[in-house]
Amino acid sequence: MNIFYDENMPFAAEFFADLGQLTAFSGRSLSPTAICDADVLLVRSITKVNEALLKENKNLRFVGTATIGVDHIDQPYLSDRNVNFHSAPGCNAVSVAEYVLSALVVLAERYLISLSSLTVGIVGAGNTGSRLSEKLSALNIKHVLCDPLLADNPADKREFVPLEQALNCDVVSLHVPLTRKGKHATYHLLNAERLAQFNDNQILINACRGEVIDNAALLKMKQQGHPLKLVLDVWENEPNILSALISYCEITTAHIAGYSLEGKARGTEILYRALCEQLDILPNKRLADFLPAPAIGKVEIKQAFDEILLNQLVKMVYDVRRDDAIFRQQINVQGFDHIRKTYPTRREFSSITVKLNNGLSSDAPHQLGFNK
Ligand SMILES: NC(=O)c1ccc[n+]([C@@H]2O[C@H](COP(=O)([O-])OP(=O)(O)OC[C@H]3O[C@@H](n4cnc5c(N)ncnc54)[C@H](O)[C@@H]3O)[C@@H](O)[C@H]2O)c1
Ligand SMILES: O=C(O)[C@H](O)[C@H](O)COP(=O)(O)O
Repeated sequence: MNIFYDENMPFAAEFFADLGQLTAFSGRSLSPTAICDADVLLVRSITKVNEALLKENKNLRFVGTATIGVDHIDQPYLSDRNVNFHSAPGCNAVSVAEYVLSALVVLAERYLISLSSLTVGIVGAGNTGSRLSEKLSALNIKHVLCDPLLADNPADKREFVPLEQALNCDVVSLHVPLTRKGKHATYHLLNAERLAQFNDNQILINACRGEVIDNAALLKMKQQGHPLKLVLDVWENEPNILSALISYCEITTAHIAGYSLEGKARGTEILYRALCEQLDILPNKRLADFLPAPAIGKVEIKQAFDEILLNQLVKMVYDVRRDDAIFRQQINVQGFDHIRKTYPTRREFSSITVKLNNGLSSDAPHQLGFNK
């Protein structure tokens, strides 16, 4: 069995070696002839999987994307060809939530804002939005959820607000898939008209898909002097982004919100399990067998919690300013894809054990995701 996989899938060789002949490829430049004899194709979001890519291939049985987003996959085409398709729902949702939290901590310190004074509007309450909601709850940060599709689902008991209410919050964080059709299509969900409603003190965070915000309209608004604070991880038309926007961003990164080692590697593991199931093989490998020990393994807390201490904990694991600095320094030299390919290791809160030796029963660090 010929298994072709994106070179940016951590532990792919370790997971898949026993299942077939492995070939790694560079996701942006994959050609139809390169994969003409693939039985299994494992991609990430930069590879568009459609008729144009697969026209030379007659053998394909399985396509997997080690990502949450699926807007790069022509699923009806795969289904017409009877090729099984799997994505990796939720794989890097914790990583996205930790990115947003780190951005909030950094901005709160930069502008002397207390996080507990803010209300966050989470637009899209699936995996990434829900993980963010849990972490905000752990820090007692007020937030509302907007998700008209889940609001219509009687099984989901959470309270939802209309979009306009979420967009009015001090912080607006976007967590929707990119969709172009239907009543709740998200392409340019934030168009010029909605952007114009933002007030001077708001923070807008986009760590879902660039096309959810009309980037040209956003640039125009910033060029006209709107003080909206921007955190942009994703861009329209990656990797050829609207670079004039960069200088208007408080925090800006190269689509790496989901790039914790655990988040990326969970995507590989989910596809490994899905392929094993298709092949009727019992999976015998687990991600825990491959993850290295983190640089910092254990922390002991010896004083009562306050916002400063919790913010320190967040930044100790992941300070988004590192990725912002790399982006600003390298975007015009090495380019968008290079920054992503050479992403330095980042671990999730769960890689660190936090021991409480402060006489308090408060469990905030563990609710935030740190290991007990
Ligand atoms: N920046 C990154 O590194 C990164 C990482 C992971 C995911 N993503 C992107 O984030 C998206 C969301 O991820 P997820 O795991 O939360 O997906 P998910 O499918 O679990 O949840 C998405 C939610 O958005 C809701 N939704 C759809 N249209 C909406 C609309 N118009 N208004 C409000 N809500 C709407 C859906 O009902 C769903 O509950 C992914 O599709 C992917 O494109 C980006
Ligand atoms: O949809 C996702 O899971 C994320 O956007 C993911 O982090 C994208 O990473 P890529 O596949 O482009 O490496």
